[in-house]
Amino acid sequence: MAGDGETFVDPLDLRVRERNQRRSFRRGATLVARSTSLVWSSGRWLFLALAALQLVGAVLLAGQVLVVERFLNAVVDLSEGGSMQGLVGPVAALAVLMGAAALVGSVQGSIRRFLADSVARRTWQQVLAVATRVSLRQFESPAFYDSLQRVSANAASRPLQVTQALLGAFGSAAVTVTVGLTLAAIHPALLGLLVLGGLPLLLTNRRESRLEFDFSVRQTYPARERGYLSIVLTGRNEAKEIRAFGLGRTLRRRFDGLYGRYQEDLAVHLRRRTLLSVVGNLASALVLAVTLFFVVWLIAQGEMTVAQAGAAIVAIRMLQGQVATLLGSVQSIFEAGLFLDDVDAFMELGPSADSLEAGDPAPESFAEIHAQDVGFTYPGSDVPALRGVDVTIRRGEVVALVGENGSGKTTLAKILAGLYDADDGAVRWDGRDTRTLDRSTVRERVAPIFQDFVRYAFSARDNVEVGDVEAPGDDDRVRAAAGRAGADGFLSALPQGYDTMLSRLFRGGRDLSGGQWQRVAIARAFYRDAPLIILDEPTASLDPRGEHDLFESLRDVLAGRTAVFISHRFSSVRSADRIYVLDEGSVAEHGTHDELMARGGLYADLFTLQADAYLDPGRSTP
Ligand SMILES: Nc1ncnc2c1ncn2[C@@H]1O[C@H](COP(=O)(O)OP(=O)(O)OP(=O)(O)O)[C@@H](O)[C@H]1O
Repeated sequence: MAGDGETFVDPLDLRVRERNQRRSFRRGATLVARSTSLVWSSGRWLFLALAALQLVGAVLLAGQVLVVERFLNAVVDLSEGGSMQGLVGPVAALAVLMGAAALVGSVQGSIRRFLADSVARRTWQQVLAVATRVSLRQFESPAFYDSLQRVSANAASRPLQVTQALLGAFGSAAVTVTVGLTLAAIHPALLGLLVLGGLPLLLTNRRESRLEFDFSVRQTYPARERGYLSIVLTGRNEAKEIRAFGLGRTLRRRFDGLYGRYQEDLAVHLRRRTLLSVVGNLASALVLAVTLFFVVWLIAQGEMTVAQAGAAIVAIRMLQGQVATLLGSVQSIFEAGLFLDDVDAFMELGPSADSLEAGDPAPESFAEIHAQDVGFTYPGSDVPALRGVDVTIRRGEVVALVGENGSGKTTLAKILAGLYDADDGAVRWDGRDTRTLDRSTVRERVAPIFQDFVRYAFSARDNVEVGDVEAPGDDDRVRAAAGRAGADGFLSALPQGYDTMLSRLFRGGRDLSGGQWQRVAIARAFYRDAPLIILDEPTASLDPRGEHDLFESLRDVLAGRTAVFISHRFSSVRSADRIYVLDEGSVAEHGTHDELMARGGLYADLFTLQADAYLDPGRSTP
C-alpha cells in the first residue's frame, strides 16, 4: 500500500512528501504518460478533438504574428503616402484570426470541462469497484484506509487538475513551438532575449510556488481543526448535545479564533507573494526594455523593418504567457503525481479481490457447518481475537453465542458470514473448506445483521430490499419479511407507507426509533432467502415485549432456516438448541441451557448474576 506499512498517514506528511518527491525528467515523463492514458481511456474522441483544437489555436496565434507584420507594413506604407486600401486585407485577416481564436478557445473550454468530468467519473468507477470488492480485512489496515480516503477525497478535484495540466502543457508547447519559429524567422537573436526575459519570472514563480506550498503545509493542521469544528457545529447527531450542554458559543468562538489566525497568516503570505511578483515583473520588464532598444538598434542597422519589429514584440508577449502556462502545467502534473500513484496502488488491489471469487460456488444449503479450531487475529493487533474455536451448526438449529464484551462473538459471526477468512483452522460447509469456495457465493447463503447495521437514507421498501438486491422487487415479500420482524405495522403507517424515505436528510423523510430500526434490519435478514441467518444482538434495542415476541416466534419465522444469534440477554438465549460460551477468544463451554446450568460454570455464573439483578433491586445489572 503505497509503501506506507501499517502506520497512520497524516495529510501533512503527504504534502511534505509531495514537495520532496523527485522531479526528474523521467518521473515527469512517466507522469505525462500515466495522465495521458487516464485521460485517453476516459474520452479518447474528446481528447483528440482538444488536441486538434490546440494545434489549430497555435497556428492561429502564429498567423496573428505574421498578419501583424503585414498590418504594420501597410501602416508604414500609409505614412509614406500609400493608400488606405492596403490596410483592409491585414485588418480583416487579423479580425478573422482573433475571432477564430476566441471561438476555438471557448469550444476548448467546454470540451475540457466535459472531459475532466469524464476523467473524474472513470476514476470513481475504478476506485469504487475496488473499494466495494476488497477483503474486509483491508479496512482494518490504517494504510489502506488512508489510501482510500486520499483517493476518494481527491477524486473530485485531481482528475480535473491532471486533465487541465496535460492539455495546458500540450497546448502551450504547441504555441511555443509555432510562435517561437515565427519569432526566430524574424530575428534569431530575439529568441535569446526572450529566454532572458522569462528567467526572472521563472525564478520568482518558483519561489512563489514554494511560499504557497509552505503556507498550505502550515495551514493543513489548523484547517483540519476548523473543518472538524464546522462538522460538529452543523452535524445532525451533534445538534442535540451542542444545545443540551450549551456548547454553541464556545465552539463558534474557537472556530472564529482559528479563522482569525488563518487570515492574519494569509495577509503576511499575500504581502510576500505580491512583493516577489512585483520584483519578477520589474526584472522582466527591464529585459523587455533592453529587447526594445535592441529592436530599435536592429532597425537602425537596417537589419529589421519597423513592421517586423512590431510583429516580434507581439510574438514575445504571446510567448511569455505560454511559457508561464507550460511551467505551471508541468508543476501541476507533478502535484497530481502522488494522487496518480495512490490510484495505481489502489487498483493493484483489484486482482487480489478477484482471487476471492475464484473457486466453486458454495452449495445451496448445508447439513452442517463446522468451524474447526478457528484462530483469527485482526491486522495490526498482537492479541488473537479467536483461538482454537470449535463450533458446529446443524441445519434447522438455533445456536446462540454468549460471552462478555470482547470475548470474540462478533468476530466469529463475521468469519461464519464469509467476511473474513480464518487465519488458523477452517470453516467447513459439509466438509468443504469455505476458502476453496467462491467467497461471494458463501456470502449469498448467509444473511447477517450486525450490531452496527446500516440505516440507509432510502425508502422503507429499499431498506428491506437491500437484504437481497439481486431478487426482483416484490412488495408481498417485503411486507412478509417486515411482518415477521414486527415492522409491517409501523412501516405501513408511515405517511407514504413503504415509499417513505427513512431519513430526515431528504424531503418528506421520517426517522425511526432505535428499536424500529432494529426491526427493519431484522426484516432485511428475513427478506434474504438464505439458509443461514446471523443476528448479532438483534434485540438490544427492542422493548421487553418485542424481544419476547421475537424469540417466541423465532422458529416459526425461520421456517426451517438455521440461525446463529448473539445476545447478552440470557432470557432470550435459554431456548436455543445449543449455546456456545466464549471467553477471551475461546469456547469456554457449550451445551443446552439446562446442561450449562447443571455444570455450574461461566454460563451459570453469568445467568445467575443477571437473573439476581432483576429479582434483587439492591444489585446492579451486569
Ligand atoms: N477491527 C478490529 N481491530 C482490532 N481488534 C478488534 C477489532 N474488532 C474487534 N477487535 C478485538 O477483538 C476482540 C473480540 O472482539 P469482538 O467484537 O468479536 O467481541 P464481542 O464478543 O462481539 O464483544 P461485544 O460483546 O462487546 O460486542 C476484542 O478484544 C476486540 O478489542
